[in-house]
Amino acid sequence: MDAPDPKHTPPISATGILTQFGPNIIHENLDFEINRGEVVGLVGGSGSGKTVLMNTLLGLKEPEAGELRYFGKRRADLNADEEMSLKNDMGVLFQGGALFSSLTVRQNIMVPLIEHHDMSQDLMRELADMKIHMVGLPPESAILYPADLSGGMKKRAGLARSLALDPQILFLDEPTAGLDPIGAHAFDTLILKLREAMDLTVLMVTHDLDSLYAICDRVAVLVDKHIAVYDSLDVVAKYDHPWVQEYFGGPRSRAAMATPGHKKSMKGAASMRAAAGL
Ligand SMILES: Nc1ncnc2c1ncn2[C@@H]1O[C@H](COP(=O)(O)OP(=O)(O)OP(=O)(O)O)[C@@H](O)[C@H]1O
Repeated sequence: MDAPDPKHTPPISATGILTQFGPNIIHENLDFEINRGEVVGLVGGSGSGKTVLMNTLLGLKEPEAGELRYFGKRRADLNADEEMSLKNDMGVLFQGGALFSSLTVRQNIMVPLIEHHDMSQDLMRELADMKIHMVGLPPESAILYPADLSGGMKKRAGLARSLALDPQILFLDEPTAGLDPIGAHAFDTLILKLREAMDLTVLMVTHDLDSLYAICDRVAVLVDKHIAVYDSLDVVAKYDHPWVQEYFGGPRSRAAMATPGHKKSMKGAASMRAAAGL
């Protein structure tokens, strides 16, 4: 039998997932899949289990039941080398950037390189500086400490670190939280640019309606312990569930939909990319 074409094998596929903390069930019979090259938004009420799902997909939390597949392979069947390679293939930007305060931006980005590669300090510095450039930080920021950075710069530095190992899948937990609208829009644009440049698949947990409208190909809604609807935003927004209707039918959603960056009004991501000069 021919090996599955990696281009058409979902980087992540989860079936029948059950996660719980003691008696507290967070996900039950949860199915989720993300296609290569997609930017997917994951939304749901506070405490619905978005971060726990992200951690489960990252391998940080073991599900109590269900199957996780990465690029077609069952996680449970991976050997140690494949498990390590999978870890390197997944970059994550946690809320707040999670930078080491005692290290400079460059040193922060070098941390994963030191952990996973046997290369000279000079080469690591060079790679770190390339990532600094890719995320749109000025070269001088390499020697700054996190305390010296603005909120937006911290996010970019965290993003640069999450890209240090050239992952195939990028997880973003509330990437635009705490940014002003201009900074948030610039960050969204950057994600699209990086998706193109690095052939990334992106899963973004977010409450930011503007980001959903601007850059997500599909949106997954986590309610009642599972993914209740997973489709284009236009379809999801019409889904008949009280939380979905409250979230997408509110004034903030209508305002986001009316902004010029809204994908629908720009006829898709290609137009968005063209408009952003990418
Ligand atoms: N380590 C843990 N031990 C016990 N319960 C946990 C743990 N981590 C998360 N939970 C519980 O899991 C549930 C889902 O939490 P999670 O952080 O995934 O929600 P969320 O959807 O990301 O919420 P928010 O949007 O507010 O960040 C919550 O009830 C939380 O208390």
